[in-house]
Amino acid sequence: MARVLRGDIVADALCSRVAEEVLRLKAGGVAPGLAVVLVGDDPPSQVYVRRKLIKAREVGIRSFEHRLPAETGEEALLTLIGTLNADPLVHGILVQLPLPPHISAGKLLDAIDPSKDVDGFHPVNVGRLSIGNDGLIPCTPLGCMLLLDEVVTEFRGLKAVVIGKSNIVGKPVALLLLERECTVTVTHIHTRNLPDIVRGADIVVVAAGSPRLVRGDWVKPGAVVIDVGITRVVDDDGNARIVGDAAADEMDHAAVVTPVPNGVGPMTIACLLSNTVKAARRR
Ligand SMILES: Nc1nc(=O)c2c([nH]1)NC[C@@H]1CN(c3ccc(C(=O)N[C@@H](CCC(=O)O)C(=O)O)cc3)C=[N+]21
Repeated sequence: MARVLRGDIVADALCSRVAEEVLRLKAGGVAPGLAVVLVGDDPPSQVYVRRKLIKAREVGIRSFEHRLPAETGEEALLTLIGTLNADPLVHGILVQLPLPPHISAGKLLDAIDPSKDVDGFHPVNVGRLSIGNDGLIPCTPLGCMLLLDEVVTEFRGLKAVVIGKSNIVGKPVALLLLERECTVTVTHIHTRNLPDIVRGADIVVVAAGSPRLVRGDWVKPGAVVIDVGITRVVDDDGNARIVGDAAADEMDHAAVVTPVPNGVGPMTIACLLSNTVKAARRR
């Protein structure tokens, strides 16, 4: 049986360390603060934002919630970002994605002060990551690496295959693996012979948003599978649940797999809080 690497447990340990750091910062007169901007009423976004705020409170991070109607204009949002950039109580700014279609996410993310960009989506942080500098690193890719650190001792020379090329997960996680001197292959929906490419991998990171995309016979015995996929499905009994991108029941021969739920998702939130503390410490 593959070892099931529980992200929620690793995330709890990270949150405890973050909470200690918050206490240290507060003792030094700095109370870390996180602003969360949510535009519109996308149901999953409501769920994620609520979880982020609950966890922030648990570790002692002060949060500032800005819920705005879907029809809010770009100008108003840019003004809000400007206010948060200038607010000394705010160390981290998160604009929940996706945004309503009339708002340019690019323009908004560009407006965030890179030193407060706890999502790591600003071009300055993307650039820092690509040259291996010490910027703020996107939360989900960082969470994937912390999970890998639990089970991989030597990355150098390992073959890593990333499935998905998004700016939020695929590209940054590929850069982080490359920084560890893995041999990295980035694949996506148009990649030919995807199963054959995955069969060569020691590490598979799948962030395609396609349930059961990665089948058991794609995975080499002893490989580590990090499942970033989250898809909401309703099963035959009418119960809603979330499923990952890997066919979990076919992974017995893998060394390690991360579950969905309770895998990468909770790590994303823990890394957001860790990035907030990092941003506060640097002030
Ligand atoms: N600016 C921005 N930053 C983000 O980091 C961001 C975002 N926008 N938009 C949406 C995605 C998605 N995301 C998740 C966070 C936690 C879970 C999580 O905790 N998942 C639980 C289950 C949650 C459930 O039941 O739906 C789990 O996997 O166990 C999942 C997904 C952050 N995102």
